[in-house]
Amino acid sequence: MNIIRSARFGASTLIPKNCWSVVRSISSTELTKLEVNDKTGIAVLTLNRPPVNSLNLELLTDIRNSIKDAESNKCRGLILTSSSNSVFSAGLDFLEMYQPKEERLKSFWTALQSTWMTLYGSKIPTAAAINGHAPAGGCLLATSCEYRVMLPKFTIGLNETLIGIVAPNWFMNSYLNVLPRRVAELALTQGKMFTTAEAQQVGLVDDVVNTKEEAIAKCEEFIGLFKKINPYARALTKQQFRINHLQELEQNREQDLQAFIAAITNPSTQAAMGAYLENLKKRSK
Ligand SMILES: CC/C=C\C/C=C\C/C=C\C/C=C/C(=O)SCCNC(=O)CCNC(=O)[C@H](O)C(C)(C)COP(=O)(O)OP(=O)(O)OC[C@H]1O[C@@H](n2cnc3c(N)ncnc32)[C@H](O)[C@@H]1OP(=O)(O)O
Repeated sequence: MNIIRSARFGASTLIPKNCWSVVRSISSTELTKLEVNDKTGIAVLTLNRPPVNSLNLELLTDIRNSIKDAESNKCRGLILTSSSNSVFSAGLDFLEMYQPKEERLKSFWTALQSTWMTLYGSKIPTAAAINGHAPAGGCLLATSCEYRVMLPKFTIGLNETLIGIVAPNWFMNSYLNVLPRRVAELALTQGKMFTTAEAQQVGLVDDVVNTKEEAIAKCEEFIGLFKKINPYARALTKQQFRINHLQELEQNREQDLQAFIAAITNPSTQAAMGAYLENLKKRSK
């Protein structure tokens, strides 16, 4: 019998393969669902933190655990998507950064660093089915993947300067891994949110389709490109492209954390964030 061991079902829990329907849950929490298609071996990770999948400590931890689960279950690829019809992810949860408690702020940023390193450096092929808006941290998740497909009439981009904050180096590096330098610099300095059509034009997304199902199918098609490629050779090649960015953060994690804490707790950043949040709340009424 072909057995899969699921880390989050406990080390001793064995799940018999072929006794399940084609799509099988590997692990799920209140905030994430990780399912694998037994026929293709491709896993789909659905973010499920209504209303907008804002990335708090718990969601980030679950995302990282899910990526690791997909890897340890030897999935052939991983697709990120959202359970919302209109938001892929609203980025970092402002409630983690506005009037924060220092210990929680540290854990939050450390979890974000770890999640990014796990996703950006994953050995398996990764793709994002962007079925809604993807500002800031939402865009970071998408650009950390190897392929992006997006639904029409949404927006994506690193809008940090609009909030009065600065995107860290590794956010910029993920952008630069996808966009030409000139486009990235202009977009970052303006805090530009690209429409789906604009994002496709500059290469921020690779394809545009009309439904989430089509988006997942496109991601599967992308991951299918590696069917005949040696996974070890593929993973090492990907690593060589990304290792400098990963090492830069790995070697400066503490410094990055301290810079984040100093920037976020600065009274002028707090004031800018407070005003932005106020505006967001007014808009949503
Ligand atoms: C080394 C480092 C050194 C220095 C660096 C320093 C700082 C840099 C740190 C971090 C970088 C930051 C990264 C980020 O990701 S910041 C987050 C940026 N996100 C946004 O700007 C998105 C804001 N949201 C929206 O634009 C819209 O909500 C959205 C288009 C996503 C969806 O619109 P929709 O109309 O569908 O929903 P809303 O009615 O607007 O929202 C519903 C509800 O959700 C709340 N909300 C929205 N976004 C967030 C969020 N990111 N965090 C928390 N809460 C959020 C919104 O206020 C509404 O709440 P309520 O009014 O209570 O219903």
